[in-house]
Amino acid sequence: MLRVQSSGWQGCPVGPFCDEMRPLAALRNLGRPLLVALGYGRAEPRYFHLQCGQRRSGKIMQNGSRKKTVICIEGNIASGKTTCLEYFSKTPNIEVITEPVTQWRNVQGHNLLGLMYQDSSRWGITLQTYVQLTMLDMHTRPMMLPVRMMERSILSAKYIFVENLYRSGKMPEPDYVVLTEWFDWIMKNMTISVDLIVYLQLSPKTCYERVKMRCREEEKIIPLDYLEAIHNLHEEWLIKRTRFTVPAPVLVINADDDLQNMIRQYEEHRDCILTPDNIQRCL
Ligand SMILES: Nc1ncnc2c1ncn2[C@@H]1O[C@H](COP(=O)(O)OP(=O)(O)O)[C@@H](O)[C@H]1O
Ligand SMILES: Cc1cn([C@H]2C[C@H](O)[C@@H](COP(=O)(O)O)O2)c(=O)[nH]c1=O
Repeated sequence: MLRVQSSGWQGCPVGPFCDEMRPLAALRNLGRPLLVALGYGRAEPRYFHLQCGQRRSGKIMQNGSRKKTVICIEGNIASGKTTCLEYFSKTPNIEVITEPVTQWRNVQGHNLLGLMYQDSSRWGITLQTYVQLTMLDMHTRPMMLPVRMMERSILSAKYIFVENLYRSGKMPEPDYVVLTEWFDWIMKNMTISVDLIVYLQLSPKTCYERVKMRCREEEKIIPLDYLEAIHNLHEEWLIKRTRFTVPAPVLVINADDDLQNMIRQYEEHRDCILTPDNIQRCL
């Protein structure tokens, strides 16, 4: 079963970034002479330039290059996002960016994901600060191919996971406010381009079974009610639209299906997924 939700969204600008603007590249620059890192001699520090190149305006951009498309695959933990990305990665001209879970598990020897699951009140803010940075890095990576498929986004990290920590009393208000101010600054000053959200919708119970089956060490202690809370926030964001902005049309796919049926659904809707301009026809 597949549904498309229209967002009334009108499209948003996109532009490849200068490498110096990308957050992790910027951090790497910190090791270089200060004048280089701060863009000495320019009107503004380089990191604060909004974009360095094109803006999208229709199918052909002003500089004559083809419009590029960004698709974010959203869904609960173990909903099948990586499996979906793996499937589409076989399609020519698509670049796939998986969630940087490996980085979250090893930041200079520290497993932030593991720490968060052990003590979310203490480490939730630490993980989410790093998730926000790595997600920003994903969004601002220069696009090499016409279509990019990404696992989750900076938006779901904030609207789902940060929100859940805060609402469940695990993130103190001062931490939440600071992270929110960072997030708002990024959304206002950086170009975060999303053309389509594919929402893998499924019951928290199925997620629970898949989490157990996948057996990721850090996630062994995840209870069903955590997956229910994460599910409800996805529904609030992408279906009920009661709180947060939805930046693109949403294609809802029933991900409770077995693998064979998932592939059938992906094939049935390949055109809608890979060419978001076609999404209107799927409405
Ligand atoms: N449709 C499906 N039916 C049964 N198992 C699935 C299905 N899709 C994924 N899985 C399995 O569930 C687990 C989680 O899938 P994964 O793609 O890693 O989810 P996510 O990236 O959303 O966390 C993996 O063990 C995967 O093999
Ligand atoms: C984005 C994000 C993720 N996490 C956690 C949730 C899961 O344990 C992993 C991601 O794995 P998935 O199988 O791809 O869902 O990371 C988090 O705690 N905070 C976040 O913002």
